[in-house]
Amino acid sequence: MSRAAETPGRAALVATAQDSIARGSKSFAAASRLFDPATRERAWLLYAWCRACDDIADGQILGHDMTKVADGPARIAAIRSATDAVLAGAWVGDPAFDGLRFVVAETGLPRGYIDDLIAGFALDAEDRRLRSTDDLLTYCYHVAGVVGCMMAIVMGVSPDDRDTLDRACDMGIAFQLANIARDIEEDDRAGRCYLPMEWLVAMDIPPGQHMKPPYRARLAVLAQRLADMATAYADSARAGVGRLSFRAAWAVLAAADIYGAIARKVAAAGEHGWDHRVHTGRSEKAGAIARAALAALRRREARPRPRSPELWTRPDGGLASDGGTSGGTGGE
Ligand SMILES: CC(C)=CCC/C(C)=C/CC/C(C)=C/COP(=O)(O)OP(=O)(O)O
Repeated sequence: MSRAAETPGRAALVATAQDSIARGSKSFAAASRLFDPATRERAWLLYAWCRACDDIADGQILGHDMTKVADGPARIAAIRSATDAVLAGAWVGDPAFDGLRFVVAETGLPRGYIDDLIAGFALDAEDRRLRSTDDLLTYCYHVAGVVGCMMAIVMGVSPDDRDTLDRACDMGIAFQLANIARDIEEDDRAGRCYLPMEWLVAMDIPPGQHMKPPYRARLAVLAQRLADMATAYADSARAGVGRLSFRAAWAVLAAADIYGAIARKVAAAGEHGWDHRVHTGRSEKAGAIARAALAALRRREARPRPRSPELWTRPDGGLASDGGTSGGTGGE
């Protein structure tokens, strides 16, 4: 990656980002089409940066064919270095990283969220096992809750609006819990397990054995636990969409319905939840988009309710760090 790369055209970066989301996540690609054009483009650019970081960290191509990488720390260092460069006002010649510079300049996205996400990739690279539910939620924050916060800022939520950002974080956590439930088998093949050790011990599943046939029924119980947690976090997040514009609420609610269906399907399939990779089909997505339109129209009707104190709460994230943006799309 060259530090002296030429100034890229924004439209070309957006086109590459659109391709990244279309190939990386059919669920988020479908939901993102519901945003107004400016928000949609920024969401795609943000997705492309997240996707590129995840691909670099995991040695994958657009989220597929994850392998166990031997040089994890070097990969994280490469992510940090390219990200630092664009935030310091350089172009690095990689559309995913250069695109982040536009997002930061146009939205004022606080640096702390970016660092928190990179710390999430570093957690993965360390390959440390999660012990408790708290460890699981901390991990979910770092790889997804923080993406929810960044998406909220892209949608125009103020970085100072802590309650709305907490709700956005809840949505990211709900998505990640669904993602973990769906990918238990795929992760196991790559030598990874995001089920907390305490959960496995409670179910009497020996370490590393959870995909073995004798434990499948117990694993299904844990998948249901993940799905129930995902529902609780998604419900909390839905209560925050009243503060979004109609189109932003529509996209968020559609994504919640589409991704929520994944967790429910894995849990409902019981021991067969991993026979095929669970997904939400085209007609189901269309149904989710229609339901989300109605729910978005009615988003301000429900009486606001406080966030449950029983839910895990994020650290200060973007507010704890420098709170500012060090990059810009202006001159070099
Ligand atoms: C537009 C945008 C930035 C959306 C992000 C939404 C969000 C808060 C995601 C949280 C992290 C998550 C579960 C990513 C899975 O993405 P993936 O690419 O692996 O998706 P897949 O599960 O559909 O393959």
